[in-house]
Amino acid sequence: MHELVAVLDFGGQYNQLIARRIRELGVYSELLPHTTSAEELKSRPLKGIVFSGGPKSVFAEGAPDVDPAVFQLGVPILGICYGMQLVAKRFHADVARGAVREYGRTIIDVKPEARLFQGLPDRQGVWMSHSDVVTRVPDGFRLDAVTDNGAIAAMSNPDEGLYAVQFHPEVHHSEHGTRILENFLFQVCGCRGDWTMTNFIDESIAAIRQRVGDKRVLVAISGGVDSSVAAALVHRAIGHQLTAMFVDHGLLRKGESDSVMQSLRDKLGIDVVRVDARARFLSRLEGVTDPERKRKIIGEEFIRVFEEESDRLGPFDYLVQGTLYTDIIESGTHTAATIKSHHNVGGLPEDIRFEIIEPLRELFKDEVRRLGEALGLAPEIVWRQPFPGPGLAIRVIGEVTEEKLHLVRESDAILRDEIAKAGLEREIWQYFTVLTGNRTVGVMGDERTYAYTLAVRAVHSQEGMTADFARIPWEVLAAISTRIVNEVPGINRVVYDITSKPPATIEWE
Ligand SMILES: Nc1ncnc2c1ncn2[C@@H]1O[C@H](COP(=O)(O)OP(=O)(O)OP(=O)(O)O)[C@@H](O)[C@H]1O
Ligand SMILES: O=c1[nH]c(=O)c2[nH+]cn([C@@H]3O[C@H](COP(=O)(O)O)[C@@H](O)[C@H]3O)c2[nH]1
Ligand SMILES: NC(=O)CC[C@H](N)C(=O)O
Ligand SMILES: [Mg+2]
Repeated sequence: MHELVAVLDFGGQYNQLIARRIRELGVYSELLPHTTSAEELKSRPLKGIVFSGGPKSVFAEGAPDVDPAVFQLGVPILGICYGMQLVAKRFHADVARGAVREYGRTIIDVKPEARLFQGLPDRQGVWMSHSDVVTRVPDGFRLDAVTDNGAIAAMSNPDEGLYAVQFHPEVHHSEHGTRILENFLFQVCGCRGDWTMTNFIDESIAAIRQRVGDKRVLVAISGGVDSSVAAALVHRAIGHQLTAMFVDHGLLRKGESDSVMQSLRDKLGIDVVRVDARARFLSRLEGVTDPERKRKIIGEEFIRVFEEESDRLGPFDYLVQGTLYTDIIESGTHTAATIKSHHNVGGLPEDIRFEIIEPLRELFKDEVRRLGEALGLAPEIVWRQPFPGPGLAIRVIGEVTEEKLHLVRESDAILRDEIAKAGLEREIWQYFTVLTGNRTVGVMGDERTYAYTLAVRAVHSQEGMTADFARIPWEVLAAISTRIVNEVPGINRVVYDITSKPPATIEWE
């Protein structure tokens, strides 16, 4: 049996990421409900426990807590964000709503003797996302790090095996986050590191074969990374029992429908059925302005299309989707807040005729890319920038109309062209344009205009859970702006979105 570090889930956005980082470091980790009892934990080869972040305040009514006996298990505990606040509360320190809320990058100063930070610089950038603060270190604890605002960023009681950080070491943007987790696992918990990413491919193939038997399967394929990898995996498992289907919902980028068909044929070597569903998606979106409504309509419409096609070409018993963990957590779970309903998860209708298979549902985008490479997929597919299933519908703020889709489609084509010309395609994780609902006054050819403001969004990320805006050179931004306003009538102003995630998200809706 592999040694286990359990991550107790308090509903934070990054929880599965904690487990995944630990697995990457060679220690098996699972995300477990925060209600898991000390008894249950004791029955496993437990080496350590992590308390995750979470949306609640520890002092709020009904705030999630742990079985108090968990503190007596004799294994080290690391509290992250909400987890730190929980440790503080348990040991009677004060937790309060902070005067200054911290989201995004913060610099901390680390005390030299702090065990979690051994071998790391004493000033470092970390990623914060919290409103509450621990205002006093509990008795018996020591202060390990403070932020520039003077807030407690880390504390510990090594004699009791208790460690806590206010920031998120699991996210890529915390400079030495992985090393901090590594210190916890190997220095503090004394793990050996006996877990390797064993044959994810072989295990998945065996599981899919066993589940499906000789039934027929439909895979929803978009030309994107996730569904291509999912399709390739399932294709390896069951070959000709699989039919791939691409829906042209009229919300695709310029030229995308044809280029996807060609790339799937040439690069993936899978025959794909294309369904022209443009009219029905647009008519269902007519007059709809609320982002969540849009997402739910699109999620449902996808399923209805697949059901109708199943009558024509099937029947199919199973539907494969390239759902990732990110899609699931953002759509909301019993403890995690709903940030936005991804069309393939929170946007699904209740009555679905298929059983759903999601071979990638525990993975993150960069893991899927590695899997895609291991499966031998073409780099053009593996490294394609993500494109959301609801497509341009969530990049037109407010009601979706043909006219607005045209503006966002044309401006996006110019943006992509300029990014390619500047050689930034691989460097920037995702980039696109958003048609804001705003109209402003301009002057063009000495005439007054009253036209739309377009936003450019470009971010660096690793798996889409956190992101920072890309520092695109001014000249490139200038070329993008000039070309868009000159070449796309209806737009007279271009702005650049300079918010990170959190506090914003990548897409605007
Ligand atoms: N146009 C489409 N036709 C058929 N299925 C789709 C379409 N768009 C999305 N899907 C389904 O929804 C899932 C989620 O979409 P998502 O955009 O997250 O993944 P992807 O398109 O496969 O990859 P990427 O994130 O790289 O765009 C896809 O994996 C696919 O199963
Ligand atoms: O298939 C998808 N269906 C959706 O409903 C959806 N919403 C967001 N995204 C993509 O997910 C990543 C994170 O996006 P956000 O920061 O906007 O939540 C980004 O890469 C987004 O493009 C979606 N993908
Ligand atoms: N990310 C978190 O764990 C946040 C914890 C708590 N809800 C706060 O705002 O401080
Ligand atoms: Mg996509």
